[in-house]
This record gives sequence, structure tokens and C-alpha cells, in this order.
Amino acid sequence: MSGREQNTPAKSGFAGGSAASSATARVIPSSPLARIAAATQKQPQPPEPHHQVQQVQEEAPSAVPRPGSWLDRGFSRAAENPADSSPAGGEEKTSAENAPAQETGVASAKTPPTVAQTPKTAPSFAAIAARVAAASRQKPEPAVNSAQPALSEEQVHENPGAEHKDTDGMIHPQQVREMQESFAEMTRPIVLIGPMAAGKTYIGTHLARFYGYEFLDADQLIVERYGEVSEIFEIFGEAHFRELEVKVIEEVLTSPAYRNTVFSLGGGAPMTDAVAQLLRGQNVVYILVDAPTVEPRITGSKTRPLLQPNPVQRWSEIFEHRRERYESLATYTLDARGARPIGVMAAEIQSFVLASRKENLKHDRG
Ligand SMILES: Nc1ncnc2c1ncn2[C@@H]1O[C@H](COP(=O)(O)OP(=O)(O)O)[C@@H](O)[C@H]1O
Ligand SMILES: O=C(O)C1=C[C@@H](OP(=O)(O)O)[C@@H](O)[C@H](O)C1
Ligand SMILES: [Mg+2]
Repeated sequence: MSGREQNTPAKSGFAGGSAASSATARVIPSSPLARIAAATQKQPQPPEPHHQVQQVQEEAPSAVPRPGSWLDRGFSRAAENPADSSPAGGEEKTSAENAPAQETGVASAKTPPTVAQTPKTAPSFAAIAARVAAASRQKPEPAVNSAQPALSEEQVHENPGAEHKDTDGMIHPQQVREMQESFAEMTRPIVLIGPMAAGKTYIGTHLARFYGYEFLDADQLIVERYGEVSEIFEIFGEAHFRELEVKVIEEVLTSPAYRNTVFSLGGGAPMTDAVAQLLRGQNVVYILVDAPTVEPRITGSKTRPLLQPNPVQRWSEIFEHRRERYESLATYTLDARGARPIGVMAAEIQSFVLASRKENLKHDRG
């Protein structure tokens, strides 16, 4: 199957449900899903060609930030609770489920603010310092620490600072300083792609926290605006979910306000041609994993509709189907197989980001 094919249910056979598509969606009065129906009335805009994306990025943000907006909440949650995910081995929760109920349950049915309405500037040094210092006081989740092998000499050499961990696996002040110093204004977001349960959300939240970036997750944005992913699949079908997905991804990737952002996509997003088009010219990090790595994360999982009824088998089939597309879009591949320490993986991505800045600037000017 060509990696260029659109991942619609008809073509991929990976539809999570046989429910109505957006064209036939039923409005269920007083249902929490009424907001999804509202969204069906508005067709997503076609994606901008890449040169137009660049043009938009050069425009100065025109609106004032809206504290407490859905995007703000997503970020603060990432900054404050990056370890919300459940440990590997148990049934994992989606990023949305990890969010406090009062936040995910009240997605505005009125007028969700656009990304352009919530411009972000780079966090101040003091803000970064406070955030990372607070993070360094938090207990890291056991899944990472218990799985952490000792760092190889090579890893420590490649990631100076990675050896500065105390016995709890927490970040040493020296490493915090190094991370703060390496914060760099970006010209575009860091987009994480890869198969389900690869750790896109997990790695993204940590990367953002460690290095002072903003964090956004496409699924989380969909949940805050439209409702639970599994319900959207069940009631409106995969095709409609993909439309919503393109919409939120386009908003983030075409907004100049989100240059300093780590942005995790859902595993199937790059299969939509409009998303693939938006990803060209971006910093795209492919989180590479294999079946043994994800198996304990997805066994018994009910949260990802496409993995039912046999998560491990379905995961392998879907991964095979999508692998080529991931590879073709990646500007960097992070090997996340096995139990690599999160600090080392984050440092590796940060090195790539720093190294690609010059190239990106050249691309933007040229
Ligand atoms: N490197 C890792 N080490 C330990 N647990 C991980 C790792 N990556 C992901 N997980 C756990 O696996 C589950 C799925 O991760 P998640 O980030 O939601 O994947 P994705 O966003 O790629 O679907 C979560 O419970 C998460 O905490
Ligand atoms: O691979 C996919 O098609 C999907 C992946 C999920 O996100 P994660 O990759 O974060 O699990 C979510 O978007 C939805 O269940 C569909
Ligand atoms: Mg995710």
C-alpha cells in the first residue's frame, strides 16, 4: 500500500466503527456530543500550500493572549503534569483521559478560540527556570525509573548532563541549568509523529517541560473542542475524526504563535494527505518503536478504537501500513525502542532541534 494513500476507512479498512460519516451525522440534543454535530456543519478549510504557511508564520501575532483558554490549559497541564500518563504495563490512558475531568468535560460548544487568538511568546528565562525547577522537585513516574537501564558511556558522552541524575532519577540542578541554557527560540514547532503508544504524548510533554517549550497534543485539542476520541469514532466514524484532526493540526502549524511548541500528533494523522502536506518543511520527529516495546502499553487497552478487538495484532498491521509514510515525513528519527531514559531521548531531540535551526532559517529566507 502506498504511503501516499489517504487513510480513510474505505481505503484503509481501519475504521473504528460503522457509524455515520460527517455527511449523515445525527445531532443528539442535550448530548455532550452535540458539539461534534456543530462541527459537522463547518467543513474544514483545505490546507494551505507550504509557501503560504511560511507567509503566515512571518506575520506578527495580532491578538492578545487569553489566559485560561483551551490551549493555555493544554500547555499548563503539560508543564505541570507531564507524568500524568499511567505506567507502561497497565492500561494506558489517552492524553485526554489524563486531563482533569473538569477541563476535558467542558469543551466550549460556543466558539472555540482559534490558535491565532492565543499567541505565545517565548517564555522568559525566569519562567523557564521556575518551571524546570518545579519539575525537578516532582517525583518522576515509576514506569520510567524502574525501566531505566544505566546509561552507557556513549549515551553520557552524547548527552552531557545526562549523568547528572540523583539516585531517584530526578534532574540534577546542573542538568537543569544546562537545559535552560540550551533553550532556543525556534522558527517552527517540533512535531512528533509515530504509531499508537509510541510515546508521542509522553515524550512530548517531557521534552517541553525539560527545555521550556510549550506543549500541545492534537488529540487533546480535539477532545477539548469536540469530545472524546472514542465517541467521535463511534458516532461519526473515522473519516469525521480525520477532518477534525486536520483542522486542529492546520491551526497550530500555520500559526506564528506556536513556533516554540512541541506538538504531538495522533498516530494516524500523517496518513491524511492534507496533514502530510502541512508537515513538509517542519521539524518532524518520528518516534520509532516496535511491537515488543508497545505491547505492555496496549494489551487490554480500550482507549484507542482502531486497536480493537485485538490490540497487539491490530497495532502491528496498522504500523506496517503506515511505516512508509512516517519514514518519508521524518526529518529526525528517535529510536524509542526498549526502555531508553526519557532524559536521554529528550536531549537527543533537543540536539536535533538546535542543529536544524540554521537549516530552517536558511530555508525560510531562501
Ligand atoms: N518511554 C516510555 N517509558 C515508559 N512509559 C512510556 C514511554 N512512552 C510511553 N509510555 C507510556 O505508554 C503509554 C502510551 O504513551 P503515549 O505517550 O500516550 O503514546 P502515543 O501518544 O504515541 O500514543 C502511556 O501510558 C505512557 O505513559
Ligand atoms: O493511530 C491512530 O489512528 C490514532 C491514534 C490515536 O492517537 P495516539 O497515536 O496518540 O494514540 C488517536 O488519534 C486515535 O485513537 C487514532
Ligand atoms: Mg498521544
